[in-house]
Amino acid sequence: MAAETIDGKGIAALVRAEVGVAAQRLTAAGQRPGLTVVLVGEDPASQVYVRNKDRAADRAGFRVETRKLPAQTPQAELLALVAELNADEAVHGILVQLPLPGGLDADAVVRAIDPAKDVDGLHPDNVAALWMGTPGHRPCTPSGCVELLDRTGIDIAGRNAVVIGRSLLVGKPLAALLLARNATVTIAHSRTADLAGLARGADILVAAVGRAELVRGNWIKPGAAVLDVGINRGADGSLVGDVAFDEARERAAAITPVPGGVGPMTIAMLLRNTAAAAARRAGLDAEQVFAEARLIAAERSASAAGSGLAR
Ligand SMILES: Nc1nc(=O)c2c([nH]1)NC[C@@H]1CN(c3ccc(C(=O)N[C@@H](CCC(=O)O)C(=O)O)cc3)C=[N+]21
Repeated sequence: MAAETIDGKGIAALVRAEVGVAAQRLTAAGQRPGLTVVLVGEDPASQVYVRNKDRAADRAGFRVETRKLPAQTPQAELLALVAELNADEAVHGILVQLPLPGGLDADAVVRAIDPAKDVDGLHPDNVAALWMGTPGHRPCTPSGCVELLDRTGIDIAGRNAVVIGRSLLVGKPLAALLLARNATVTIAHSRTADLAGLARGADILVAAVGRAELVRGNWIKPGAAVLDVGINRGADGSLVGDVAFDEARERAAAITPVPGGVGPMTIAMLLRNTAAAAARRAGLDAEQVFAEARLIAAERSASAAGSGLAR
């Protein structure tokens, strides 16, 4: 039996609709969520991605701006921009698109961001909060992965999770999130011995290495959930994940496609982190704001379906 394809695009749209409801409430409370994206240089892939973020934030009712700087921007100038955004009351979230062009110190830039505005969850204070289990911004792609599992009804507690990839942006924080949800977590990487054998023990298998179709069908434990974080561009311009999808879906119970899987969730969770920052500024409990927004969004979509609007 072929796996269920996890509809990341659809689930991301749901999350964005909920965040949109929260944004209305926050705007009424005087804290319209504001997101500033900083894009240094001309990387074409980054430009597409930044445009998608802009549009999603705009549709959710956020104030959003992209600050574009030339690739030759000096470090001091970038740090000065971050300081300006830290001080700007209208800005709740700051995202500096990575990687930065050569010559710029990304680590120093991320450290300069006010942790409360670090909606990427990459500031050392937020990394520490993640591993300590205290409040803070969680990185967007990993929290999007957990959200996909939750909204697909896939249990995490007590299950074996194997995360292939150990980046600061995805692999390590995702391992921490799955551990916090009581999975038994293994982080695998390029030096792991018998990667295929290890993967075959995974109830939840995550591929986040950026190598097209590294994970083959016979690496999949029958009935496993497979999350494909890879976005690799083929020679013909098409997108390919880190998982050989057609093979894997013959054994998995559920699997994310590329595109339309984890990618759209990254943007949805970025909006959610930004709205959470705005909620905190308004003196509100972000989790409560989202819980209420979720109910309202569900009512709205039910009544839209009832009146035929959804069709
Ligand atoms: N500070 C920082 N934070 C990031 O989160 C960050 C970053 N820098 N630099 C680049 C990577 C990449 N990334 C993606 C997010 C969404 C899609 C996405 O929406 N993908 C869609 C469409 C893909 C397409 O058509 O190109 C999909 O998979 O279906 C892709 C890639 C966030 N990143």
